[in-house]
Amino acid sequence: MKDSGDSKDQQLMVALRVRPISVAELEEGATLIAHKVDEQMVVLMDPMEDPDDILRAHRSREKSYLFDMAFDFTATQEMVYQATTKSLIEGVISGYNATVFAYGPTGCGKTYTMLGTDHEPGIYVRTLNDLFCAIEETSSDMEYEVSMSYLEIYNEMIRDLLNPALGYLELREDSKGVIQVAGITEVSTINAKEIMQLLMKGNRQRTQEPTAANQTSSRSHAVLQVAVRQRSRVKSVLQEVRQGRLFMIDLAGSERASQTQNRGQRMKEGAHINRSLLALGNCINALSDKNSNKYINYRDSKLTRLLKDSLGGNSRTVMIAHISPASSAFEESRNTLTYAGRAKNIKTRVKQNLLNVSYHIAQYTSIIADLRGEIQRLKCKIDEQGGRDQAHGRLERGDICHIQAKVQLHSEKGERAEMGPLREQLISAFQEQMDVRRHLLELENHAMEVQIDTSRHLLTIAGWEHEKSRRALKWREEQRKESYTKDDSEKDSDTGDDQPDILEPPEVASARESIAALMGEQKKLRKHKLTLEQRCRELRARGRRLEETLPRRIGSEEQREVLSLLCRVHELEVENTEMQSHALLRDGALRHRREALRRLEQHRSLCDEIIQGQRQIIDDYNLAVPQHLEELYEVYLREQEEGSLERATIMDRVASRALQDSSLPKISRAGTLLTPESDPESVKTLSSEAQLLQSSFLPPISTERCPSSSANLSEANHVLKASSGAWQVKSSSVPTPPPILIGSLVTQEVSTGNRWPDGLLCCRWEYQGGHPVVGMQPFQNSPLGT
Ligand SMILES: Nc1ncnc2c1ncn2[C@@H]1O[C@H](COP(=O)(O)OP(=O)(O)OP(=O)(O)O)[C@@H](O)[C@H]1O
Repeated sequence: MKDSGDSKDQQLMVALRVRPISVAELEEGATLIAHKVDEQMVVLMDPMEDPDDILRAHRSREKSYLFDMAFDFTATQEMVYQATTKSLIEGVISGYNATVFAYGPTGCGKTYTMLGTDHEPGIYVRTLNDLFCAIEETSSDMEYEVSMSYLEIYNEMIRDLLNPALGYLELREDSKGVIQVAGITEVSTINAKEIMQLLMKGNRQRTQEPTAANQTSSRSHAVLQVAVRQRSRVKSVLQEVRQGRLFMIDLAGSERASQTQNRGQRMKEGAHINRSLLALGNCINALSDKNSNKYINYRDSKLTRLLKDSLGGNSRTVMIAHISPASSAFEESRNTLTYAGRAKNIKTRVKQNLLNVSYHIAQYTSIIADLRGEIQRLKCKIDEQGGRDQAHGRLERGDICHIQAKVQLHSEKGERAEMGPLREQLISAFQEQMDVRRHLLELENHAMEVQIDTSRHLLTIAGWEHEKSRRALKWREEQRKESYTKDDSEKDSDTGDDQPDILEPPEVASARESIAALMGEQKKLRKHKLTLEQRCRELRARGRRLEETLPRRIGSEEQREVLSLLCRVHELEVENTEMQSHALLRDGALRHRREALRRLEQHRSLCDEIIQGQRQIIDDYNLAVPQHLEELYEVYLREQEEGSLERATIMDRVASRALQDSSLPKISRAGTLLTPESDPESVKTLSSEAQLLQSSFLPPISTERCPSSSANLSEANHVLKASSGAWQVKSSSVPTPPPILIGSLVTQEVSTGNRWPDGLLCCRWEYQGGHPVVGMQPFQNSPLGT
């Protein structure tokens, strides 16, 4: 069971890159039909539509497509990397999964974006470089294990690009539903240079052939996977292990076979590539259909099985779609744009790969109880020792010779020298015992996940069995009704049809398969657990034996010292465990609150959408609205404009982040706690949110109608400055999107050099200590327009 503590819905981020037009395309006489309009929008013109065609005059030759970001030929590799992928790295290190995939027709620049060239390296190299830098920066406090694998899916078969001699490999789903490639070579290194060499070597193994569209066309989907395991260097009972996976995928071209004039082998490849891409398309369609509860069939192709987590599961995912700007590529570009546009609706549920809080806490409690028992026992032993010494003392008091002998004995160097290693042995036996316990703890968590998964699958099957019997009952009922209505002769001729077979849904079949695998896993875990328990018992016995030897080997004073020391080690371990378990509890409560808040926010935006939609209908049809509703709507608008809810949410976020930072103490290597103030990341987030909070308190101060002649932004700004305050805003006329959005909208207008058409309302906001922000809104809804 992976905890959904930081789990949140995350929209698939879709970027579009339009590559430069190629010489070959220019030679063919192709023209430019794809343009980047602004940071997010791309326009595609249909080269076939005749602008003079009067019948089609109402139809636009252009279609615009909006993405999270858009790049054209001016974008450098660094710009694309920075905007799409760089932000994923921090997440991967902290235990989140992430995926970046390049999609698009052949020859449109997927490999260029992902792998790049020696001089212009792509996303692979830049990501790995930054990943290792980030690891390096925190390596004094954290231990990392990084492993990497590189594979290709060619003709629905998986090949290890780091060791092609292994032949074809199979995909397996482990007990947690994570897809693994059985037997793949995993390279463990944190040296970016080494990895790059491997990558280059691997890439040379990739199936490449010239097609009509690309001289070095990659005929396979290449998948680079980097897994990062992070754990604190400070050994403690609960040592949290975070595991993040990063997939970087260079898909094969999405062209149709006819497009590339492929024949024979190429044609067969095309079919396979398209099978994967078709399956990917189907998944994207099903996932992006907001109203559908459709079963998402990842099993249709190797690619979709491998991408299961990235598309619908636990991953932050970025899709970089590629198109050519040439008129000859119109059809492919349009398909790609539509496809990528649809992908924007996909939401993935991102979770940090940490173990569940409540279960953890229960286990800590049991460890704490055990440790306390142990401390009690040690203390009794110390007391016992003290008592024995006193008794000894009484007996020995008169025996001067004996005391002298003892002093002599104590002062002998040998005894002190013997105590050191003994003390070490005792503490290391204890540490080893704690290590094994920690392993046991992880194992039990895992076993519980397996059990929960099994129950989940069993429930799916039980649900299906129930549904089957319900259908059977209904069928029998219908049969009975039918037989009442038939006359006797018909009844005689009845053949007594059996109920038609009901086809088992794929998710039930997959649940049955998974249960079989999970049972095997459970058996393995039980065996492993027995071994660990046995080891734990042995270590405990060893510790006891060491304690027993104390009296024989060293004097009682030293013995007490060692026992007290051991006691102290146990006590510290208890304190540590308690502290972490409290922190986890608080963190758990915070997460629940955040989840509730997230749902409320979602609900609120749904309500806003409904209210605004209904208002539109009221306005459009001039419907009469009861007075009290009108008043309520005014209140609603006022709240929206004042942004009080917005502020409350931000404030809560700031407060809960501060609480969260103080609830999970980060223990540095030196053992000191890092407070939020000393944690630069928290400070950065807190201050940016505080800034946002500050800016959201200040209402817009003036709006101005644009000059009716065309004007660009700086002219408008000038006019605004000159006439600042000339128009006092009526609250309902002010556009409500957050200032940042407004700002970026303006930037878009400027970047395209568009002129403002008459009838746009231009608004300018000024914030304390901030920059003025200018925005536009259609004029007709504004009271200022009249
Ligand atoms: N943004 C870009 N800037 C400069 N050259 C580019 C760019 N994008 C692609 N190219 C060039 O276009 C050609 C085709 O690109 P690339 O091989 O990356 O396409 P692809 O989509 O991976 O094709 P395939 O699916 O056939 O493998 C290459 O010569 C590449 O260098």
